[in-house]
Amino acid sequence: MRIDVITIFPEYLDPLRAALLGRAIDRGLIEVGVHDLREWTHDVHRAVDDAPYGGGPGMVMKPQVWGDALDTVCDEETRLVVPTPAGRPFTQEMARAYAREKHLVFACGRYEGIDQRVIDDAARRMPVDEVSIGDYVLVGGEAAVLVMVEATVRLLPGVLGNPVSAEQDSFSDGLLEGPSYTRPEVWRELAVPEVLRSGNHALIDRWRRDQALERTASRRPELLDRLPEGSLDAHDQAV
Ligand SMILES: NCc1ccc(-c2ccccc2)nc1
Repeated sequence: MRIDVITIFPEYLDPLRAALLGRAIDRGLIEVGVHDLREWTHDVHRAVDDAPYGGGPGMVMKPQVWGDALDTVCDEETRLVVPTPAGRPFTQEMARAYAREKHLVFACGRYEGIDQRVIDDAARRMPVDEVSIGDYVLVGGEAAVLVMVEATVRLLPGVLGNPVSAEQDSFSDGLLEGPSYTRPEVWRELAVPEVLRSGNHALIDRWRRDQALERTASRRPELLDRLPEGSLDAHDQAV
């Protein structure tokens, strides 16, 4: 998979080259390109924004600059992803879909966002997703790109040391993950739940699923409504 990011703050994407993601790049599991949008400006001031039609606060990113940047960076295999508070919610399911893509290009907006015609023009020749990572407004799309790239790349074969955990993590079965524990057995007078030291793996699996169901019901009840038909057996329903 190749990932390209276009931004006016390329240094903001430096964390992509650290730790797990950095190792995935070094091992050739992914290629990452970060591009300064100002490369595609033509005026002496290297302007990337202008006043909004219709008035209102803030500035809008110019279509010409973005159009030239996307013409250069995108190809026939590209899915274009534009982080925006007005986007569709980013989910684990989308991360799994993105992990199957050959080429992802992330367009990081700043100011009040990017002239809509950039997205409309791109959508004529490639799939374009306007995506939100949560109901809050950031200063730009870069932080959202770090989140989406991490959620996507960790799913690629060979990236995680222990691939099983990608299946078992939160949202893979539609539930939140329950609590985890490690040594010591008692810490600040708090003991590890007895069942986890029982060695009875049927009981442990049951306990873990009950914890996940209880946590999901109390923190994210709407996720229970989204579970595929038949996901909850009679015991689950009783939790
Ligand atoms: N859903 C999180 C998110 C994503 C992008 C932005 C954003 C803010 C300003 C300009 C361009 C994008 N804000 C929040």
